[in-house]
Amino acid sequence: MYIFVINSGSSSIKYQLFEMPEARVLCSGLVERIGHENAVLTHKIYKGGKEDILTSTEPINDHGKGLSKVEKLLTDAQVGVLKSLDEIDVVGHRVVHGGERFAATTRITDDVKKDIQQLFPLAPLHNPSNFLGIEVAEQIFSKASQVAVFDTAFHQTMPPKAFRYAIPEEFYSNLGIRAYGFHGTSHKYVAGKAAEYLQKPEAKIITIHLGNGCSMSAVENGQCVDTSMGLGPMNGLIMGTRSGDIDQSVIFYLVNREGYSLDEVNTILNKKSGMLGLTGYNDMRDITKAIDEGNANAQMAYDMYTYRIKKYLGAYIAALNGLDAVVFTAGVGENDIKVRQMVCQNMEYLGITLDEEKNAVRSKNLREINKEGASVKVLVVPTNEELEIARQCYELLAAE
Ligand SMILES: Nc1ncnc2c1ncn2[C@@H]1O[C@H](COP(=O)(O)OP(=O)(O)O)[C@@H](O)[C@H]1O
Ligand SMILES: CC(=O)OP(=O)(O)O
Ligand SMILES: [Mg+2]
Repeated sequence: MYIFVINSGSSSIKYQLFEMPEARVLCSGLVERIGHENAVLTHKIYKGGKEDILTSTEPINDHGKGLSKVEKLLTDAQVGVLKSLDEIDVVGHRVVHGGERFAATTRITDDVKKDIQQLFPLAPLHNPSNFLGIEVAEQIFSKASQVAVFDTAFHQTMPPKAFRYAIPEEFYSNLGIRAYGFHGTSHKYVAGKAAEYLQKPEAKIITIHLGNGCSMSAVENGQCVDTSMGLGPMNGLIMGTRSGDIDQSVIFYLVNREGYSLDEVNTILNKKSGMLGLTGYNDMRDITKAIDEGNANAQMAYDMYTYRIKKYLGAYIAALNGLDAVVFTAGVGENDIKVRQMVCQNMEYLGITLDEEKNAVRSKNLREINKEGASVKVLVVPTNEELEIARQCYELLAAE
């Protein structure tokens, strides 16, 4: 079975083509800077253990144009990996917000699409482009089943004491206002890998996903018991451009006293805050460079970023009543040696230690970086949301 996975972002499309159930990757790629004159398409083909990379820079106006370029590459006479697009059985879509309706992977129908649209206000940076990806894929891959895998689904096991807000009851029962949590596909994947590594399915694990968006989850027995994001993917940890937790009074102050509109405040907190707002950079590599050049602001932002993670670690150890492993994952978590070091500093009393040499090793594999004999394992587990999506699609179709 061929499964094509699409992660459609606001200005990018990431994709991978899998042959399931062996999970062989035939090709993968990324269309970046959609809507710009110099959009970049990077396409990788895997054949006989080797990787070929094609790149092109050209204007790509919208997601439709982006996917039609990818479609041509898939069946190209020279570099194609398929004879016809009809060979693709399933297109698996990452959809960020699934509300309370979607606790599982779901076939996309008109009804499902309507619900995804209704959730636009709750995930304005994500659901609209996920939806666009679905509409475009339905046209291009018209023979395939379209399936949605929701970021929120994994967190639907949280108990009410974790997901409810202390606001009048009717806001939950009438409007569904509660914490949903995001990056669930990643948290599920890395928690599963860690439990497998520990050979302990019931393990108590804290997963720390640090990408552009950042979130943490407390997982026990493969189930999420708490997570740091809420109604939308905006609160909790400090992120690339999002503030994370903030006192609500800040919003009222800016609107009532300083005359900002609510839309402006929304844009500030979603797109102009986090590391970008503090330092002028949202990429951790630029921030590390600035720190090395003696930029005190960048150092303070880095301290804030790691301190916030530490606070959530403490909270989740308390929530789990113990801990078997801490897992770092995604762009920053997998690559930033110093972030891991600062998070784990002075945590020995909770069993969390770091072996500096192991922490400094760069690798694309799962690795253990705690000190020998420590009671808690500290692991770096590369995430693979696309593979997890392909697996879930495969399981859904196999069960039908
Ligand atoms: N070598 C590295 N060192 C530190 N940070 C890195 C490195 N490589 C990538 N990153 C960080 O990872 C982020 C992207 O992470 P990723 O998980 O790909 O995010 P997303 O899927 O949300 O786009 C970048 O913004 C950058 O800050
Ligand atoms: C939900 C979310 O924050 O996703 P991303 O990290 O891809 O922006
Ligand atoms: Mg991501």
